[in-house]
Amino acid sequence: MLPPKWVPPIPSPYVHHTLTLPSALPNTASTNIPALLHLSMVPLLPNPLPDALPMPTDEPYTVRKTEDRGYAMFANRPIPRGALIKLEHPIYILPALPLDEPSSYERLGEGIEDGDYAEMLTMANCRSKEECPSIIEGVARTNALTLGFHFPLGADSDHHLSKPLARQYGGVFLKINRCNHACGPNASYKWSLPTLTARLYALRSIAPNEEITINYTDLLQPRSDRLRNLEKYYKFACDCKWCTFTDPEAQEKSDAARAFLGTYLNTHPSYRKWSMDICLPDTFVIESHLSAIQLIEKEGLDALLPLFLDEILRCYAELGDEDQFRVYAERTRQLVAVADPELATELASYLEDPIGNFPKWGARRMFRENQAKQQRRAVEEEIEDFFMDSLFGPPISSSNKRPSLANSTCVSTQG
Ligand SMILES: C[S@@+](CC[C@H](N)C(=O)[O-])C[C@H]1O[C@@H](n2cnc3c(N)ncnc32)[C@H](O)[C@@H]1O
Repeated sequence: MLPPKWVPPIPSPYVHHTLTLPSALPNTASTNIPALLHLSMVPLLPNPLPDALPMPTDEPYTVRKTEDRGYAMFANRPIPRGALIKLEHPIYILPALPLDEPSSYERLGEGIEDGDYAEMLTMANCRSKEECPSIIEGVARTNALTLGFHFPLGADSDHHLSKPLARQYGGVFLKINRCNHACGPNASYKWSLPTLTARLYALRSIAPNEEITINYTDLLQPRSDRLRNLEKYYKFACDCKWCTFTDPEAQEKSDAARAFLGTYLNTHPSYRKWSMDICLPDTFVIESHLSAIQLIEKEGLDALLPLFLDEILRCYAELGDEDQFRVYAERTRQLVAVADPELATELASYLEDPIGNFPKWGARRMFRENQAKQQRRAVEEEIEDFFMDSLFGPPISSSNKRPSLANSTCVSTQG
């Protein structure tokens, strides 16, 4: 009998790394972040690695245990919209794709520093032992925030990277992951690869003792779909105010508003088009966005605001309306300070000197003023023609130019 065919084991495409971030302060330890990465990602990592964050002091939040939703994060003072709430390194990084070898998760766990490991054990883990035998995987599948890595174009030829989810990685964060979910969250986060940090920031003003929440699912889905996904992936029934309307009509309206905003995101009139199309009314984009903003605010979907506020401020700039421009530019600048610092800097320069720094400042207003001048001139010319016709009769031929009204006195006196 032939011996059974020997199949060589497929080697894991992932490699264990320890990202050691040096301390910026003398006599303090460096920070180690264990990571399981595909080889193609190594060139994407910052080189040299950034400094470790210093120990945080006087933070605007407190994490405490609740009766019905495990630990949660609460504001311990007023937090203004757009403000940074927490800046944090992940305690481990791992691929979204499940690993063939469960021992890889354990090895990842071994790299976590002792104090962090103990705190990690208190984090929510909504996966059963059957689903995720490793606690490291269970905690990650309950908590991990998606970390964006931009793979180079050539990476497409890599067989592994062509698999669905192969480009997605997650990071587990001891504090930011204490944020529970709401369907109209008051906070969001932004991952920064160069600093290997996530920044949690306020989407709107947060009052002292208010819970700080983020979003775990697509908020433009109707309530029933949101509830289904949250139950399936995070094992809880959302009881936020957008999921618990007592009036069924209010629930329908909320679902309809979210569906409308989903469509509006892809079809809304845009500042760019408006800026090129002088036939569109001057307030076309502004009025349309202002009605969408009312819905956004009602549904607590503040993460959508900067896109529309930014277009409104640009419209006001082209209309040369400095007061309104300042209102919208300042609001947008605050909102994007953490999420989009480049835009915040651009807006700060416009706010410093709108007329000098905004490239098309007042362009539409000037066009309208010229247009009005030309129209007035045309009307004047028409009146002039009418007046001249009544004095001299219509011109006989095109070459026979009628004297203009400007020298009509002269003509009449000669006559
Ligand atoms: C990322 S963790 C959030 C922090 C968690 N509460 C803890 O104790 O560490 C996600 C888990 O928190 C709980 N959770 C999050 N949002 C919730 C909500 N709105 N209502 C009830 N439980 C929630 C669920 O158990 C979920 O699986």
